[in-house]
Amino acid sequence: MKKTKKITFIGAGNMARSIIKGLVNAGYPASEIMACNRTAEKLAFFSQLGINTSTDNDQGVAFADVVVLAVKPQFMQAMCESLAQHGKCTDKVFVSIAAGLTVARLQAFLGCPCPVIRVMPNTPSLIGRGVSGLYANDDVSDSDKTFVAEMMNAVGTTIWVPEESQINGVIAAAGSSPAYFFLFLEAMEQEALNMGFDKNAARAMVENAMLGAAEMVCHNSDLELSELRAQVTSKGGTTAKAIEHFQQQGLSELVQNAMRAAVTRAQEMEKTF
Ligand SMILES: NC(=O)C1=CN([C@@H]2O[C@H](COP(=O)(O)OP(=O)(O)OC[C@H]3O[C@@H](n4cnc5c(N)ncnc54)[C@H](OP(=O)(O)O)[C@@H]3O)[C@@H](O)[C@H]2O)C=CC1
Ligand SMILES: O=C(O)[C@@H]1CCC=N1
Repeated sequence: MKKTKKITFIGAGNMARSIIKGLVNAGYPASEIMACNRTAEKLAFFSQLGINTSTDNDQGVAFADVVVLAVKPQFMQAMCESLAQHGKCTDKVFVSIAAGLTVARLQAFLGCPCPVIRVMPNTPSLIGRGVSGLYANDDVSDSDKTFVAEMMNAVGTTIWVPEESQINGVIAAAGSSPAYFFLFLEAMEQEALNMGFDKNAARAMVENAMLGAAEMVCHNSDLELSELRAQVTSKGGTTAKAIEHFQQQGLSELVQNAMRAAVTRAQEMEKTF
């Protein structure tokens, strides 16, 4: 990154861990990062990375130029209101990675019109292969937008969305979607075990088939996904039978409904938290 700033993550759970480890691996100075968590146990991992840690969120805010709000949505209001009570928020830029909490709501929790950028990341940020959707309203300066985009580019790819509601689409397509692929692989691994392969062989087959397929997709961005599929699918062969089965069972509709359910849940969360 061209310029570093002090970044504090409040909530040192799965997603903060993925982004922080990705940043440190990408060469972001550990001394410029702090992780805060209400319980000390989760901070041990972060101390090993050489970053600053604290169980005191106010200390984290005092340290930072940029504060990443990384607690679960249901804990966000109490956490932000506690920060606001101590009155140290007005000169900070906030980044929220929470699903289902709008900028307006976060500003109300923080009790000030401070700049808030919404980032919807995913856990592959841990290995520099994340994808994040970003949204900022007109309260955010171009230099703050650039910094936050660079921060997330250090751990993967970024996509700006012009409308805040589109963050919910990013959740369905990217934030939640690593879990869809893991679920699919779990089912494949289980069936390989049912066929009599041992655990190592079953895992090796699904893992390498997935990795090879993902790399084929990445290395052939000029080819439609359906063309890559066609290259595997011999007429009258085994793949054709398996694909026919997926299609007859309504795989496309199932995926569509699952992604829509994720969006609907994000919309419900906007009304709940
Ligand atoms: N996991 C994912 O793939 C993604 C998650 N997100 C978003 O990221 C956010 C975090 O999710 P995730 O990392 O999975 O959740 P986790 O539960 O793993 O992490 C949240 C952390 O916040 C801590 N915490 C809760 N309240 C406070 C508080 N008041 N002060 C300090 N720390 C606190 C918790 O501590 P303790 O457990 O000790 O109570 C926990 O370690 C959510 O808003 C989610 O919507 C977005 C995209 C992807
Ligand atoms: O499941 C969730 O609500 C969060 C948001 C995207 C991934 N995990």
